[in-house]
Amino acid sequence: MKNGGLVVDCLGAVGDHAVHEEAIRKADVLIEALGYFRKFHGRFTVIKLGGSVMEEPEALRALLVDIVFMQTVGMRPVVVHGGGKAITLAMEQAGLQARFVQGRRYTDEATLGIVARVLAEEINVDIVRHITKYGGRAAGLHHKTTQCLFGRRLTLPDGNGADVDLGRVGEVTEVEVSLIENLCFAGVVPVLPSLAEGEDELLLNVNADTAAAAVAVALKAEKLVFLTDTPGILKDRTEPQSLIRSLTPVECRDLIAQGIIDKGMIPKVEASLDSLRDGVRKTHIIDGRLRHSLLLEMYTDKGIGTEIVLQENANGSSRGISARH
Ligand SMILES: Nc1ncnc2c1ncn2[C@@H]1O[C@H](COP(=O)(O)OP(=O)(O)O)[C@@H](O)[C@H]1O
Ligand SMILES: CC(=O)N[C@@H](CCC(=O)OP(=O)(O)O)C(=O)O
Repeated sequence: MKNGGLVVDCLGAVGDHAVHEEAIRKADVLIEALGYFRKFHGRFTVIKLGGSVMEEPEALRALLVDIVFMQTVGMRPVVVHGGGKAITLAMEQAGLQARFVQGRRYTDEATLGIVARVLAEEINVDIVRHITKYGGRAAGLHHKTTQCLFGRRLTLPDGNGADVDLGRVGEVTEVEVSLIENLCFAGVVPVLPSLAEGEDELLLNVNADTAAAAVAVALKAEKLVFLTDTPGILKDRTEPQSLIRSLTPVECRDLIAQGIIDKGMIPKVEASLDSLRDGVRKTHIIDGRLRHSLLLEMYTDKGIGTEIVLQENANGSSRGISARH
């Protein structure tokens, strides 16, 4: 075919039987995708980028190209990112040993300085720069620009009735929704690191899965998508073929109780369940290392990762995340 364009491929195939079938298949895919674009046009999709995906520059590049595409066709993507691996590396370089308490990084003052620098001044700047490079527009939203996530210190019980000391670890209680929405309306992709401003106006280190869920709830997002380094939720972690395509909250809790959903997958699933309870329509856990995984999961019927959906419509209680307008 003379021209690589999909529509041109489809039209150019008329009369050429050798390529006709392939062109019809491509046209079917295009039409299916257009149906999804129309359905979700103008709705917010929150995309959580995990540190494991961002470790792979080629995968990150392809993902950001997909995000630019989504923004171009009016899907309103909002990016929330972590960067756990890069933070641990930076701590090691500074002679600090990372310590995790119930899955959260113990965050003293020195650690917080590194977390803030790595997330806001390195990873966030890099994501924004790349989106711009691939033809999109993006704005980094954090304490060095405009802070949009506000929160309080997270308290977790230690099993003896006392609170675990996590240092400056927080949870998001308030999201500056108007600015995020207005940027989306203007065709700009908001990019937020998982840092919140506490009641004392100092920063808090927030787990990026829970930060993404808080943003999705506040925006009343259609979808919350976690991009990570596994095909989705697997029945057997050593066996990619054991991918579970669709789960309900009851099934998720069962898999957590059985230890099948474990470690870094637990905060993703818990954040999914919280956001579904609070009005997000669907969450997805997908492999960010696969080219176009984002588009394939969201805009095809079969998808390629795991989706988590409520069996019934969400009408549950609020987590108390309020939207600032
Ligand atoms: N049932 C499961 N299916 C797939 N991955 C799982 C499962 N249970 C635990 N995991 C682990 O969760 C990890 C993803 O979480 P994490 O490393 O925190 O990613 P990210 O940096 O993207 O947030 C996977 O690499 C895998 O080791
Ligand atoms: C409190 C807490 O643990 N915060 C996380 C924030 C980054 C994060 O969650 O990054 P990933 O998405 O790559 O895991 C941390 O310091 O690692």
